Amino acid sequence: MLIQLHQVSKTFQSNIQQVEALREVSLKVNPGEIYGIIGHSGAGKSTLIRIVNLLEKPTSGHIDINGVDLTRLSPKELREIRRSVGMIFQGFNLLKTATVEENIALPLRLTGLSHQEISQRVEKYLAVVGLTDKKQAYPAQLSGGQKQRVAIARALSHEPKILLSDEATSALDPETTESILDLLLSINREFGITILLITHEMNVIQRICDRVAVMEHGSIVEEGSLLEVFSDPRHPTTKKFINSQFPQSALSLLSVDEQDGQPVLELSFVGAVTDQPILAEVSKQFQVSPNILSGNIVPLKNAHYGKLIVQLLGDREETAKAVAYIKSTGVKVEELKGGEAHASLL
Ligand SMILES: Nc1ncnc2c1ncn2[C@@H]1O[C@H](COP(=O)(O)OP(=O)(O)OP(=O)(O)O)[C@@H](O)[C@H]1O
Repeated sequence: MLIQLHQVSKTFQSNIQQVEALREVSLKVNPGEIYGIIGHSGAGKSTLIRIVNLLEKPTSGHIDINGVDLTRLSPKELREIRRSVGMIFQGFNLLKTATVEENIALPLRLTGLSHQEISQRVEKYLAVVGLTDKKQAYPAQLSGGQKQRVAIARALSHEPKILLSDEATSALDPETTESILDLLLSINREFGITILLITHEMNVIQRICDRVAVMEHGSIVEEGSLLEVFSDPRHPTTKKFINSQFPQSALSLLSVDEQDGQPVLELSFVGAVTDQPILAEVSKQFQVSPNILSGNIVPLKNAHYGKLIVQLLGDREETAKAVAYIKSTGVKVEELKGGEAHASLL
C-alpha cells in the first residue's frame, strides 16, 4: 500500500513550552518497499510513525494511505483502515499473563473471526516466525528475540498490508537483531507487506531498507534510495551515520612523517566495483605503490559499500594519472589531506 505524508507538522503544547516535533514532513513510501527513517533521539521519529496510523493527530498536513486521507475519515472508517496497518515496538507490548497463543488470539477475537479461523491464523503465523513449539509459553519464558517474533506473529495475524516498526530491534543483541531483520525481509518478500520502520541504528537501514530518510529536529534532511544516500550523502548528519559504520579514520593515528608527504585519499565505492581489484590494477598500470591505511566494506541490502583510505606513493604525474583511472571506474575519490609536496590532485 502507498503511504504519503503531505506537509505534516505536529506541535506538542504544554503549560510551560511548545515542542515542534514535526515540521512540514512530506514523504512517500511505495507499495512493497521497506522504508527506513533514521535519526537521533528526539528527532521526531516516534511521532512520525504514530501519525501514520493516526495514533497521534497532526497539527497540520494530511496522511494518505492508498489515496485515502486518514484525517477525513470517521472513527469507524479509521478503524477499518487501521486493520490493514500492523505495528511492532521496541518493548514488544505482549500481555505478560497470557500465553503466546493467547497473545495472538485475543486481539483476533475482537475482530469477530470464527474460533476455527483464529486457531488457523495462530498456527500459520507462529510457523512463519518459527515459534510453533512455544505456543503455550508465557512471555517471561521467552528471550527478547522470541518475544519480538510473537509480536510480529500477532501483527501478521491481522493480515496487514503495512507493517510499522518502532525501533523493533533496539532492545536486542546484534545477533538477534540480524535474525529479526532477516524475518522482516522475508515477510516483506513473501507477503508483499510494505514496511515503514524507524531506527537510530544505521545497520538496520543498510541491511533491509530500499529507501531511507534522515530526520533531524522534526524535519527530513535527506531522502533517497539506500545506494544514493550511501554513495553520495549530502547532509552532515547522514555522513555521520554512514561513518559510524566504518572504523575511525586511520588519519588520526598517522604522524606527518608516516604520511610521507603524500596526499591521503578516501576511495568509496558501491556495488560490483568492490569486487574488482582496482588497486592491484593501479599498481600495474602506473608507477605508484598503493599504501592502504584503513578500509572496510559494509554489506548493503543488494550491494556492498566500501571505503578505503590510501596513499598512492609515486611522483605527481603518475599519481594524478592513477587517480583519474580510479575515478573512471566509478569509484569516488576525495582528498582527505593534501601532501606537503603536492597541490590538490583532484
Ligand atoms: N506527548 C508529547 N508531549 C510533549 N512533547 C512530546 C510528546 N511526544 C514527543 N514529544 C517531543 O517531541 C520531540 C520528538 O519526540 P519523538 O519521540 O518523536 O522523537 P524520537 O526521534 O522518536 O526520539 P526517541 O528515539 O528518543 O524516541 C521531542 O522533543 C519530544 O520531547
